[in-house]
Amino acid sequence: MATENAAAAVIDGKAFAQTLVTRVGGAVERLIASHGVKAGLAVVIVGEDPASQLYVRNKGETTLKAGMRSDTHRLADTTTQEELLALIAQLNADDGIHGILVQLPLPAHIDSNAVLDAISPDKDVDGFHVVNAGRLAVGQDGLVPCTPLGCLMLLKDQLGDLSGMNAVIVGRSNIVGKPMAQLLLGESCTVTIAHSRTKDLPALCRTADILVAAVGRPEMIKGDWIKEGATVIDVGINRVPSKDPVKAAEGKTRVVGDVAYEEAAQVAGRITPVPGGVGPMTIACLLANTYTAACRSVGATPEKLG
Ligand SMILES: NC(=O)C1=CN([C@@H]2O[C@H](COP(=O)(O)OP(=O)(O)OC[C@H]3O[C@@H](n4cnc5c(N)ncnc54)[C@H](OP(=O)(O)O)[C@@H]3O)[C@@H](O)[C@H]2O)C=CC1
Ligand SMILES: Nc1nc(=O)c2c([nH]1)NC[C@@H]1CN(c3ccc(C(=O)N[C@@H](CCC(=O)O)C(=O)O)cc3)C=[N+]21
Ligand SMILES: [Mg+2]
Repeated sequence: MATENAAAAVIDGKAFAQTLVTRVGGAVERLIASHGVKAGLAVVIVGEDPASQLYVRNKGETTLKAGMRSDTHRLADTTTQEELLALIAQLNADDGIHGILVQLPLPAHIDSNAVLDAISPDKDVDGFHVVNAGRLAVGQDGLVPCTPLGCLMLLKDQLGDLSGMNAVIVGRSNIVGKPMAQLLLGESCTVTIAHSRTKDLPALCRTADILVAAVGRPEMIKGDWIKEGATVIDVGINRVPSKDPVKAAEGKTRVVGDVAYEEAAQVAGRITPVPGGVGPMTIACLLANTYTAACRSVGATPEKLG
């Protein structure tokens, strides 16, 4: 019975991310000393979505903490695609900027793929450009999407060698599910990608030694979908009404993952919490990618950070 098992070990992504940010900061300082180059990140946000504004603020603060240059471009939600493409062209040509991130989602009148593919692949620190997706797929050095990269760092730190493990990823987006699958395949896991058409998802999830949830549905994955002792990585960031009905009525929200944490923690061996799990790793990996891009721009070999 699940209740007889010890609770899962909590994977502290926030602490791991803080350590990584500190390490990036040291490497950034050494790159300034050796090459006179200060790594710089430009974040572009179109529109006023409050959650996006919060992430952008967090990114900016953490970037400065790592001793990097941080520029934020806030554009009105009426910005045209041509105006956005003109800004990207300007950032592509700016020698002081090594990483460009265009916050998603973009307003509906803008073609996201056209915008992402206008970013120079060498400055594409999100790893969303088709060239970087291709490099990851064929095993060439490029820039790897931050969220899956952060998940992989946590998994290797927790489990060491991943080879031969059964990994199930729930979600097939270009920004999380697919690149996560590529990375785990690269670690010689046996990888299965599930999605909304998957049959008997609970039974499939129960085959997983490593279960990555990237669905965008609050607490969808239940405790009895998880194999005893499995490692669970919860990527989901979902805003739901506060538990306190009075606060909920005032519009107060809380953040939950895609996994029903309390019940899952009774069965899993290890599990990431939300908040404090994958989210902070995404930001730390964004800075690591910006550092890597800055090194490559001057032909320096990046220090190993992960
Ligand atoms: N922590 C972090 O740093 C980040 C967190 N996120 C969070 O991760 C989550 C996923 O993000 P993202 O990949 O962009 O999401 P998308 O909406 O792009 O993709 C969701 C995926 O989940 C699948 N899915 C939806 N419903 C079900 C279901 N009932 N059963 C099985 N599969 C289902 C979809 O299947 P189909 O393809 O068939 O529609 C799709 O492949 C979100 O909560 C997001 O907020 C995202 C990025 C960064
Ligand atoms: N071009 C682009 N790149 C992205 O990487 C990108 C994006 N667009 N659009 C939105 C999503 C979401 N995302 C998060 C980053 C950090 C946290 C994070 O730090 N979360 C904290 C706090 C959560 C909270 O309290 O809201 C945590 O989980 O502990 C969450 C989510 C990046 N995204
Ligand atoms: Mg999406």
